[in-house]
Amino acid sequence: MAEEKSVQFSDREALLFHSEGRPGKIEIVASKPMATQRDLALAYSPGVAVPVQAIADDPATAYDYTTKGNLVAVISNGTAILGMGNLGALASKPVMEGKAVLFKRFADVDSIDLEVKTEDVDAFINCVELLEPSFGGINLEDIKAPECFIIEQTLRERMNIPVFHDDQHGTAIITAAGLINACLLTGRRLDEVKVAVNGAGAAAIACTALIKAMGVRNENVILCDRSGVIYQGREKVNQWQSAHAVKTDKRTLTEALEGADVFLGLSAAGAVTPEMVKNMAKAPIIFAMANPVPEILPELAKEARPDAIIATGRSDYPNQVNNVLGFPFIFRGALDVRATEINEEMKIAAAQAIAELAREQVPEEVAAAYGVRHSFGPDYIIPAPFDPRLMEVVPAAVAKAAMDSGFATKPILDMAAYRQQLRARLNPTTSVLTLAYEGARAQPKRVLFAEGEEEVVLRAAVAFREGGYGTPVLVGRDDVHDRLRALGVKDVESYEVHNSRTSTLVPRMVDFLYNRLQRRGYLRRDVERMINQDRNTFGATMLQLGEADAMITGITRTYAQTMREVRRVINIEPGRTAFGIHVMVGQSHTVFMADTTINERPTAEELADIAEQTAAVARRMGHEPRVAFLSYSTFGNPEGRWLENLRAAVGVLDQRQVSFEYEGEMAPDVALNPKQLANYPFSRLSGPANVLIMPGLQSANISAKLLRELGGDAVIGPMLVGMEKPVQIAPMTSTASELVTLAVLAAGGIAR
Ligand SMILES: NC(=O)C1=CN([C@@H]2O[C@H](COP(=O)(O)OP(=O)(O)OC[C@H]3O[C@@H](n4cnc5c(N)ncnc54)[C@H](OP(=O)(O)O)[C@@H]3O)[C@@H](O)[C@H]2O)C=CC1
Ligand SMILES: CC(=O)C(=O)O
Ligand SMILES: [Mg+2]
Repeated sequence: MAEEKSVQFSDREALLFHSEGRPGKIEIVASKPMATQRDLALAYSPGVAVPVQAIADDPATAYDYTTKGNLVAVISNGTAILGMGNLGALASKPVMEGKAVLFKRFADVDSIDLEVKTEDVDAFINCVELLEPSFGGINLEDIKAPECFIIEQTLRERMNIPVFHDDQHGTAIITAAGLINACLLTGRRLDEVKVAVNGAGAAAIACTALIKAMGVRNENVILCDRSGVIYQGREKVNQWQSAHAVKTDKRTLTEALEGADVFLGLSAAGAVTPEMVKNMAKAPIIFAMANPVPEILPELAKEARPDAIIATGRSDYPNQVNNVLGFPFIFRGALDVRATEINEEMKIAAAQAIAELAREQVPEEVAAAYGVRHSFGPDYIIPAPFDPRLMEVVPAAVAKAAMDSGFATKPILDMAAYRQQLRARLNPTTSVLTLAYEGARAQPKRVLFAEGEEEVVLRAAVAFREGGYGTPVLVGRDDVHDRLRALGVKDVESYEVHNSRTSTLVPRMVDFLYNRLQRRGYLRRDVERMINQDRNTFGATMLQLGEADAMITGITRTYAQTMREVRRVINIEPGRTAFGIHVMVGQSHTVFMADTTINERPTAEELADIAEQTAAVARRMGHEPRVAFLSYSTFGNPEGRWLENLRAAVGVLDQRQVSFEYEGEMAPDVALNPKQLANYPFSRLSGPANVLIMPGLQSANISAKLLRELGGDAVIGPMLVGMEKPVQIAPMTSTASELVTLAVLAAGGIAR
C-alpha cells in the first residue's frame, strides 16, 4: 500500500494504529454502574433472574431488558476480504472490527465482529442462524460469491431479524445513489445508459440487479469476470451470473467498454487500463470501487478521459462510493422500527435519500468554517460518510419504507420527533473534527513542530504530512533525518528540518527578537543565545517571521515553562485573553472547560472574555454554546467570599449583549444535570451547559487533569486560545494522534 501515489500513511503507521494501547479497535464498556454489592446483585444473580423470567414469558421484552435491539453482528468467513481475496476468517478480523466501529461512530449502533472459520455453506448458515437470540440484526461481510447468495437467502428465510449482506446490498445502494446523480449531471436517463460491469461476484451481481430494478435495461448491461464477458451460452457461469448474461459478440472487458456510458468496477486492483477507458462514450461515468486499490487510479482515468466523472471506494479521492455510507444508517432505521428484514423498498428509499442529500448544499456554517465547499457536481456526486445529515435522512427514509411496506413491527408514530432523536444521537464534534481534517487537506498549511528530535513528534509530523494535512516544518539538530529513517520513512531528505546552528534565518531572527526585547533587559547576545539554544524561542520566532502558519510544542517541557518561552516572542492578541480549553468528547455530548491552564484568579472581565472566546470555539466545533460559570455555590447558596467575580462576569456579559446563553454562578451538578437545573426555573440556560467557565486555575486545572486521567470521554487539548499567532502547547504525555489533531485545529483556525 505504501507504494500507491495517494497513500495517507505508511504500513508501519497502519500497524501501530492497530497495536498501540489496547490491541484492535473495539472494547466493551458497561452501560450500568458496577460499583457496589447492590449493583452486582441487580446486574447478576439474583436480580438478573427477573428479566430472565420476563423474557421467557414474553420474548419481545428482550428488546427492553437487553442490548438486542441495538446490537448488530458483523459476520465473515474471510473468503473475499475487500479486494484481497480469500485470506481466511482470522485475517478478516481487522476489517470486521472496522465495520463494527463504523456502526458505532456513524449511527450509534453497537456492533461486534464474529469471524467464522468455515467455507462450508451449511456449517456457516447453522452457526449464524443459532445466534439469532443475541442480535437485532446480522451484517454479513466479505463472503465470496456464489456462496454468499445461498447463505444470505437461506438466513433471510430462516431468521426473523434483518440479515443483510453488505457487499451486495450496501454497495448496490451507494452505487445506485451515485449513478442517479452522475446520470443527472451528464444528462442521461437510467433507461438508456449502457453499462459495463467488471466483476461478477457478490457486489457486482447485487449492483447490477438494483440498477436494473431502478430502470437500467437488461440488454444494456454487460458483466465480465476474469474470463471476460458473461454472454449467453458461455460455460462456467453460475445461476446468479447467467440471469445477467446477454446476447452479444463482445468477449473482453476492452470490447465491453467500447461506447459504454458507465463502468462499474467491483473486481480487483488495476483491472482496467487507461487505453480501455479511452473508448468509452462521451462524459463517461467511471466507478472503480475495488478496495483498497481501485481498478484504475483516478489520476490515470482522468488523464485518459478528462471529461469523466470518477468515483472510487476510497476516502482519499473525491466521490467515495463505499458501503460505509449505507450500512450504519440502514441498520439504524431498520432497528428503530424493529424491521424483520431489509427489503427492496427500504434499499431504494436509502439510495434515493443519499442521492438527494448530495444535491443539497452542505450546511453553510459547516462549509464556511472549514473551507470545504461541497456542491453538487462531477467531484461531489455523493455525500461524504462524515456528513452529519446522513444520520437523520437515511434512517428516517429506511424506517418509513419499512413501515409503508409492512415490515416494521414497531412503527414510529412521530416522524419529526424521531428525526430529532436521530440528530441528538451523534456528537457533532466528531463530524466537525472530521471536517476539520478534510479542511486541512483542502488548504494544507505549514505547521512547525518545535521538538523535532522526539519520536512521538516525528511520528505526528509524518502522519500530518502523509495525511495530506500540510507540510511539517521540523526544528531539531543534525540527526533528525536519521531518526526519521529509523521510523521507516523513505524520502527523509524531503522533510524540512531547521537547525539553529546552521539555519540561514538566524540573523533575521536575532534582529526581530532583539528589537522586541531590547527594552526588556535583554542584550543582543542574550537573544542570540536564546535563538541558538531554545527550540521554543527559535520556533516561535520562525512563526513570527512567517516561516510557518502554526506551531506545536510542549512535549519536552512543562506547560508553564513552554508558555514563558513562547510569550517572550508572541503576544496575546490585543483585546483578548490567553487561556486554555480542555474539550471532553463523548459519544453524544461535548463539554468545553476553560480556563484550565493560565489565569490563576481571573477577574470578572477576564472571566467574561474566557466565556466569549470559549463560546466561539464551541460554535466553530458545531455546538450552540450554553455557558455556566461554575462554583461550589449555586445562585448564592451557600454564601462565600469568592463569588463576586463570577457574578460580576455574568453582569459583564449582560453589558456586552452576547449572542449565547450564559448563567451563574452554579455548581457543576446544576450546570450538567437537567433534574438539578429544573430546581432553578428562572435560570437562563435552556438545557445542560456545554461550556464550563471555571472560577480559578486551582479547580480548573485539577478538574481537567482528573478528567483526562480518570474520565471515560476522549479529551482534546488543552487548546491555547487568544494568542496573536496560532501556537499550541500539547501535554507532555500526548500521543502522535493527539499532536496531529492539535496541528489540524491550529492550522485550520478552529483553536485560536
Ligand atoms: N466500494 C465498495 O463499497 C465495495 C467494493 N467492493 C469491492 O468489489 C470487489 C469484489 O468484492 P466481492 O464482490 O465481495 O467479491 P467476490 O469474491 O464475491 O467477487 C469477486 C469478483 O471479482 C472478479 N474478479 C476478480 N479479479 C478480477 C479481474 N482482474 N478482472 C475481472 N474480474 C475479476 C471475480 O471473478 P472470477 O470469478 O473470474 O475470479 C469475481 O467475479 C472487491 O475489490 C471489493 O473490495 C466490494 C464491496 C463494497
Ligand atoms: C467496502 C467493502 O465492504 C469491501 O471492499 O469489501
Ligand atoms: Mg466488504
